[in-house]
Amino acid sequence: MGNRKCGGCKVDLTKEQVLDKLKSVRGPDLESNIIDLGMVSDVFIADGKVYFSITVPAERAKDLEPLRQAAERTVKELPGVKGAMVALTADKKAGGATPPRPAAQPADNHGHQGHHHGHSHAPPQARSPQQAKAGVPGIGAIIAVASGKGGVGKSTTAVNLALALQANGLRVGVLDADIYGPSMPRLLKISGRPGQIDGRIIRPMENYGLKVMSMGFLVDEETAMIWRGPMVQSALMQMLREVAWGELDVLVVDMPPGTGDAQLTMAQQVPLAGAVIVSTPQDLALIDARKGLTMFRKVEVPVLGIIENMSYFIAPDTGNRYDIFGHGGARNEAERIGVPFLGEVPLTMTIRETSDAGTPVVVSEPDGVSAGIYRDIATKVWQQLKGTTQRAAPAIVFE
Ligand SMILES: Nc1ncnc2c1ncn2[C@@H]1O[C@H](COP(=O)(O)OP(=O)(O)OP(=O)(O)O)[C@@H](O)[C@H]1O
Repeated sequence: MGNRKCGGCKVDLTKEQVLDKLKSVRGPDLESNIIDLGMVSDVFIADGKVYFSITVPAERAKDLEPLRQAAERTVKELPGVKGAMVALTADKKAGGATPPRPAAQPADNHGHQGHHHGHSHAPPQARSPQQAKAGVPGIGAIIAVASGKGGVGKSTTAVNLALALQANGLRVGVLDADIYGPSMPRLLKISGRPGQIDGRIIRPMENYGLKVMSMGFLVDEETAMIWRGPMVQSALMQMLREVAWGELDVLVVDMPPGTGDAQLTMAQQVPLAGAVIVSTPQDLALIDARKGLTMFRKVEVPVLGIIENMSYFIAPDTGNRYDIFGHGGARNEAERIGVPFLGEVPLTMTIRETSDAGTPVVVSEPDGVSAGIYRDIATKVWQQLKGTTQRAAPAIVFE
């Protein structure tokens, strides 16, 4: 099969073609193929790119990397396939079909990993933790901006922090890891598709001097919504490692909101030098922020500090400040648990409007109060980073 004609047109590749092609890939027992062994998950095709996972016995995941590569190579032989992302899913059930998973679930069985800090079980892509966490050449430090729950202004904070780090003289990139709800195309007013170098390495998009990569540039949101854990992980790893980031001092990763398994897996797989937690002052958000701290501790990523967003309100007409949210909660919490407090960002119309217009306040009003606050926060983040040895420090750095 695979003989569908497509004279330079949009590819109309079908799942059936892919599945059929995959019958030529032999399973680990060499007796049968991976389709008949029921090892291949649902196949998703978007824009000529093919995504699926192969379920392998957990204890053999490490050895089966060649199988993953063979499957990827084989699919790429199909006419019209622009790329393939195949992930290995470690499963206790050897050779069984991939069980359906809800969209935001992780690829692997890291319910176990959590207890062992990810050192003893095979991660989803069959890399050893050390390999998976190997740094990205050219990038000095990768930091995560995370929040315990959605809507606290994490993405707004991430983008302004990135721009503020840049304003402080650093070379900065942004990786939007929120695959189900990417914000960076909108926040940085970037549209279009990234180009490729040698048909493989993706050229990052750029605006305001930042190099930016987001799933929003590659697929539409509806497509991403149906992805399962393994595909999300593969996509993230590709955006991290197969992008021509060049030389960067810092790569800011805008994490998906929340502290579920998907976030934990990401925190584990991305070689993070540290994490910044964004919280609003409300009690509820602080409880969630605490979950964020716990998550990074679990994977031994140093928490660089907490930022309180929407900390107080500045009335647009008078410029008066109102502490309507019981501000200061994050500072107290940070002190209580011995995590640096990085600063308070007010709730202002300017931050909201500039964010929503794709002209973040740090670049559109660099002399304003808010931009100054973000730059101070960026300075503190950088200081914390410098005091933290990548991956080697304890989870929390005490003075
Ligand atoms: N300090 C602020 N002042 C005013 N508005 C803000 C501030 N921070 C964020 N916002 C606004 O709050 C909304 C949510 O922000 P944002 O999208 O950054 O949150 P998020 O936590 O990343 O959300 P999600 O979890 O849905 O990705 C946006 O409209 C944004 O403009």
